[in-house]
Amino acid sequence: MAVAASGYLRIGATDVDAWMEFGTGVLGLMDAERDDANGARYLRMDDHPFRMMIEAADSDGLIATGLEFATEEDWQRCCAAVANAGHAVTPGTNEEAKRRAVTAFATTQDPSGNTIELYWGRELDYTPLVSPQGVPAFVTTYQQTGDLGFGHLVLPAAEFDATSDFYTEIIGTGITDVLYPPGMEGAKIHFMHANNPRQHSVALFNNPHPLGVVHIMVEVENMDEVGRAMDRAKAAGSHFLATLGRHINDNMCSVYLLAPGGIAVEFGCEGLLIDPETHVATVSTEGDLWGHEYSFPGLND
Ligand SMILES: Cc1ccc(O)c(O)c1CC[C@@H]1C(=O)CC[C@]2(C)C(=O)CC[C@@H]12
Ligand SMILES: [Fe+2]
Repeated sequence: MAVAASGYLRIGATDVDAWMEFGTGVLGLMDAERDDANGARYLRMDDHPFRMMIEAADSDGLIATGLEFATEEDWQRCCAAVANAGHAVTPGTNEEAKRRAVTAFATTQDPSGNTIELYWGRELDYTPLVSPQGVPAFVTTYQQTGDLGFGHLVLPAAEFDATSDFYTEIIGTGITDVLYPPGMEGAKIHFMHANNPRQHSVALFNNPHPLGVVHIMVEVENMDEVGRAMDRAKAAGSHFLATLGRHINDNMCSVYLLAPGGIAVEFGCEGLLIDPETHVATVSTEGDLWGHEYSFPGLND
């Protein structure tokens, strides 16, 4: 019944080529080389045909998040529950489903206006993943077979309580932990897990964001791969939004970069796995064990 994973991202870019250059050259993602009638480009991380779809747009930002369901029945039940709660649910056409390499999907918006695409039945890509930067693998599975999703994302949620209820009561996420970030009066983050062991797949931050997403996160297998990405980012002139650091709740050792257009990308390793069936929610008053010193472009540099 509960959502299985955060499956894919649709990213709008004013400069698609620059985003692809960042995705392949800095993050080390594979150009999926999928044809698209609208000229979108696709990035692969694993056996999913793509995890990010980069679409030409008039403004930069997140267009939609694809949330994956384990079975057609789970998917149908969730779509019905979203509609019953009074939210508009728009079924995707066959052509639109093909573009996403899913069997079926439906689009809706959470109470803060974030667009989500509920889907099931992904067609996998059997050709080996070959990272253009020699990244051996991205962490998207556990015990060889289980899907952990692409990584995680933090969505802006100005309508915080209604949005949190929407995900926990209708979409089927569970709250892993609640954070009151120190030094940020009134700020609150709900870290939520899907029905897989990733500590959080979706988080909600109680502030609006002009790009429709606070950050996205991709995970690699070890610290050397984070370090190699940092070297590539430095060489490419990427902005480092935060220095290297380790989060307390999910143990992620990561750095934050700004992609062309401004979306923050967390690149990390050693993320904690939990048991989604038995996890007991906790409250955190600190975000970082060490590091993660922020530097917003134009403010402190
Ligand atoms: C605190 C934390 C734990 C695990 C994570 O994967 C993670 O990204 C974070 C940081 C979340 C959060 C953010 O994304 C935007 C800027 C925020 C609000 C801060 O300024 C402190 C916490 C930060
Ligand atoms: Fe994060």
